[in-house]
Amino acid sequence: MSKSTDAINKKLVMEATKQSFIKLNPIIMIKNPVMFVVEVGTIIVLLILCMPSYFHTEGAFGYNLAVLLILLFTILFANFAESLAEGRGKAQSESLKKTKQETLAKLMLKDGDIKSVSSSSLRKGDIVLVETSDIIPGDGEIIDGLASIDESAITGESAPVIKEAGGDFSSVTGGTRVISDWIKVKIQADPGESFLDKMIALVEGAKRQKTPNEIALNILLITLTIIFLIVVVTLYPIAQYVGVTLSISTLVALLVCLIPTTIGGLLSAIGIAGMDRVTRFNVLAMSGKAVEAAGDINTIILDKTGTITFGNRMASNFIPVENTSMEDLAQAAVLSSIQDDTPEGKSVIQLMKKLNITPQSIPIENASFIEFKAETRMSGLNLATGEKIRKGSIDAIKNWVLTQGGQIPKDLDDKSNQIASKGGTPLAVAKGNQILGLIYLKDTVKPGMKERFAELRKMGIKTIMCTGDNPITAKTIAEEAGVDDFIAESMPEDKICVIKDEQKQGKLVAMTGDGTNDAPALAQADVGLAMNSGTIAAKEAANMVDLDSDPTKIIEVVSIGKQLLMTRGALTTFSIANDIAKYFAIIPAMFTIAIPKMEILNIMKLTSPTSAILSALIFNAIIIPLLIPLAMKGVKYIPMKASKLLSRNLMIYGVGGILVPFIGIKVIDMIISLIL
Ligand SMILES: Nc1ncnc2c1ncn2[C@@H]1O[C@H](COP(=O)(O)OP(=O)(O)OP(=O)(O)O)[C@@H](O)[C@H]1O
Ligand SMILES: [K+]
Ligand SMILES: [Mg+2]
Repeated sequence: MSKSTDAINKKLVMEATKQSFIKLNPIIMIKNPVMFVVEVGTIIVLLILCMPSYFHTEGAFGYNLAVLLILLFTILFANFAESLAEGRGKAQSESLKKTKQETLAKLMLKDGDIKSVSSSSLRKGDIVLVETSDIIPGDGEIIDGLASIDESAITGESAPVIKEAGGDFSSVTGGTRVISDWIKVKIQADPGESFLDKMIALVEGAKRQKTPNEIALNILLITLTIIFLIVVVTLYPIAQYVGVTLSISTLVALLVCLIPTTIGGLLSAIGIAGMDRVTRFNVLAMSGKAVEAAGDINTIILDKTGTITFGNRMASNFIPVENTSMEDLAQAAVLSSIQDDTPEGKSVIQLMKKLNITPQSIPIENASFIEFKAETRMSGLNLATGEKIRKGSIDAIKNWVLTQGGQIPKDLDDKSNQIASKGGTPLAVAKGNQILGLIYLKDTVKPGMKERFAELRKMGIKTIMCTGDNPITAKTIAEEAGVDDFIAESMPEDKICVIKDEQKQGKLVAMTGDGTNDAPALAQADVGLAMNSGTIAAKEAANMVDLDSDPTKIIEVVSIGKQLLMTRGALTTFSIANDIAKYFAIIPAMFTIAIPKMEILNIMKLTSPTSAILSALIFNAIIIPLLIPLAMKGVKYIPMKASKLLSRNLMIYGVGGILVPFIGIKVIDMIISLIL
């Protein structure tokens, strides 16, 4: 560990220590009912200590003082765990705040002039010019231009990314820097609502709400606390009946030992640390609920382009059909792409330049342009002469031509299937009722997909690829990437239907996507993971954003979610199993003097009743700081089926939870008897 991290850690620990005392405030304490009960017990013991004559405890000053101190430390340890977890988040937000500096923005006025304004005065809808070495003043969408952008301030990734207007790669984040060329950006967030603002609020845990799982567990813990409270209170008259007068301090000690203080003290630290782990993986989770849901995911839906593949579908060839000439096809393809802002459209123009084709001079002033839509799967234009040109998916263009009374060229299917079976996307080009040929859009599967999807399978999670592309391309890519299932030619609403169907079967569904057409599905899914490279709409609909735009990051998120749930489960099991040892330590100590028959329960053979009770109480306190590292780091998750995992953890934390305190209490008892 370097000196600077040492210094940071020292600062963290000091701050957390301070916070541990501040959190003693009962108003803060009551949010954690288990520890609140400990605090009330502590106050009672304090009263007894201060007024010994009133409670007739003159002879037990030392014992009561010991109980008081151990109880106080129990609460402080729990507070420390929570403060430490919160502190780590705050340290992270400090570095983010440095990114969020005030910058000058070049605001573009209506008359075309440029005015220099402060980035904090920008509003939704403003248009700014960002040039080489400028910092992008706010979140937005590129409406013109192309630039390479250094996003390392946000993603930590040093390689610059190319962003351009149109398509799924047009969103930019405030605080990142343009390193070459220029762009015009339409601002999409008002001050205080930017990505960075959300990220800061998030890691600070300012808006942390208890998750459904946490609430359920809290109810269990409160119920257990109430049950033990009743047990301990009714023990007093029962003991009196058999001739034993139990001191109030001893009853408080017994109560604190029996209620689930271990998990009660560590619960919120576990939750905060879980969110923290997700952020460390460069994923922004908008809620703890999403992280938890990720731990229970059964099915993952992924879109193809830009998620499984790199998504820069580039036109790589024009392939004429039947008697059409290459020249005619290329001219029509180019015409249909002049105003097509999508990466696919732009790549057609680039291909034309590469092939040295000079575009025909056709007057397009009065033409109307047909923008690409995921629903129609076509784009193109209607010329003033009445001529219509379209390019689009094979299916869509076939229908379009048929409705105009056209024929389907005989070699179309063969040629398009050839492209599709290589994993490419064939686009058909048509003029009027005649199909002229194909554009071959090439795309590549991101590396390592097969291994990653195999890992998901081991976790018992099913992967389904949903794409707007044709069945043959879909099948090829699905096989290459190794997904379990695929759905081709799916419309945005089809993606929602797939998710809803799975959810109806009681499954939890995750969805990763990047496009505007993925947004509704991202919102419908229990876990929606948007790619940071994707559109603003996708990012807003999702409840997580992956800053590295790696769809398989969902694996890490799922692992962290599982880890979070497992850590909670393991420590709850451990905490409750502990009671058995504490019971055998304290109950014989309370009763054997009056009831010799109780001796059979005295299996731990502790030195004296006083030492037994103090040892149990000390063990109960120090187990909290001892488990802080586990709470923070999380129980290790090894991909395996849920049922196997459960029995494994029950073995470790259940049996361990019974055995560890027997040994711990015995050792503490031996140390105490040495001291006394
Ligand atoms: N610019 C374009 N002009 C005409 N047709 C296009 C254009 N871009 C894509 N298409 C066609 O529309 C289909 C659907 O494209 P879209 O990008 O909406 O797919 P998607 O639903 O996002 O699928 P994916 O899961 O692959 O991202 C493509 O398979 C292609 O055939
Ligand atoms: K306890
Ligand atoms: Mg897409």
